[in-house]
Amino acid sequence: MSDDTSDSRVPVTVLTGFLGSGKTTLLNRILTEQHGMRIAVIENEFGEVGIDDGLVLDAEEEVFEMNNGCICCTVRGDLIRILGALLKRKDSFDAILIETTGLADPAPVAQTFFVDDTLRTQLRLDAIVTVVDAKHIVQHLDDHKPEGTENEAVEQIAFADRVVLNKTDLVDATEIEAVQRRIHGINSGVRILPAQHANVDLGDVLGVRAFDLDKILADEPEFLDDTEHQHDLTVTSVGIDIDGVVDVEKLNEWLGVLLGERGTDLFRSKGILNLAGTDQRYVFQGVHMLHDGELGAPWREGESRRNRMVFIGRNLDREQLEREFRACLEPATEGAPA
Ligand SMILES: Nc1nc2c(ncn2[C@@H]2O[C@H](COP(=O)(O)OP(=O)(O)OP(=O)(O)O)[C@@H](O)[C@H]2O)c(=O)[nH]1
Repeated sequence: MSDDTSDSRVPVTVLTGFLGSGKTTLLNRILTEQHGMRIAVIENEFGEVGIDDGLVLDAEEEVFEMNNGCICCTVRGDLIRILGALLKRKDSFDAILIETTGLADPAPVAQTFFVDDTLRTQLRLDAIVTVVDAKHIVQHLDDHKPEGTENEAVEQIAFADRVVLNKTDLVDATEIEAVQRRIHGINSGVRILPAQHANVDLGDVLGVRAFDLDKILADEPEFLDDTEHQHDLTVTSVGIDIDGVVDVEKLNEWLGVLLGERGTDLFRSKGILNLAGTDQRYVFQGVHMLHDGELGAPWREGESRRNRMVFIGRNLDREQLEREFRACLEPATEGAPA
């Protein structure tokens, strides 16, 4: 994590990777391990109900949430404003980390650091770090996208300076090799760091001076042009945010069936829930069919114990998901203030 002291620009790491690949897991490592750097974090989440604020571990670092749109398109202006505000007090941190949504194209985010004069002179894009889910990435790379839309999983690997090949515990050695070949087929020179629960050496991802604009321009001469890109609009999110007390048995039964039947199209599900009989939050995590839940941090004093749940995927039926979730609440608790 050594940095060239002759360059006083603040290093910026863009952390990207498809939905559920392990970005927040890596972010939590970065926020909790001793590395001597003070890092300001900007986090962008897909979907109308934010969950990640409850999943990022309490740390001394400041975390700025951007939940009202996608960082690579609609809220790029907000990103520039947040970065500008941060630069006014740049003595209070050593580096900036931006966690994108799982559906972001990292290219427009990277462009931000070259097209805006103030940012260009004060910030230095250190690396685009892409987290890859070794078990699920191939199906997303192979996904047939509607005409004119881009495959975000491919873009995220194409622009990566480092790939954290995460979740190697879920695949065997042959599959790992096949995924590595696939990654190198998209981005031949990229360094791949195999990992479980994103346990990479942080020195391999922070302060690495790996982003090389000249190399990108050689491959993509239009990189700095503000080209329009189109997301696959068939992938949407459904957010649920309601009071009530969850019956965990009903919840598990419902989610088991739902993810078992719809897990191909349901890319990501996550929630922070108010369970009966405990003062701890219940954290639910699902990536396709794999899911688990565990008790997390206690509810804060005076905090409203809302249930927040997000589903992201294709062909989601909001009305059905809401109705089935409500059926997991203990009778007469729905809508009751906690
Ligand atoms: N088995 C296994 N699970 C992992 C590993 N890394 C992360 N997970 C789990 O995968 C799920 C998603 O991890 P996150 O870190 O939230 O992924 P993310 O990329 O931030 O997800 P989004 O922000 O929703 O796109 C969580 O349940 C993690 O505990 C790993 O190496 N192996």
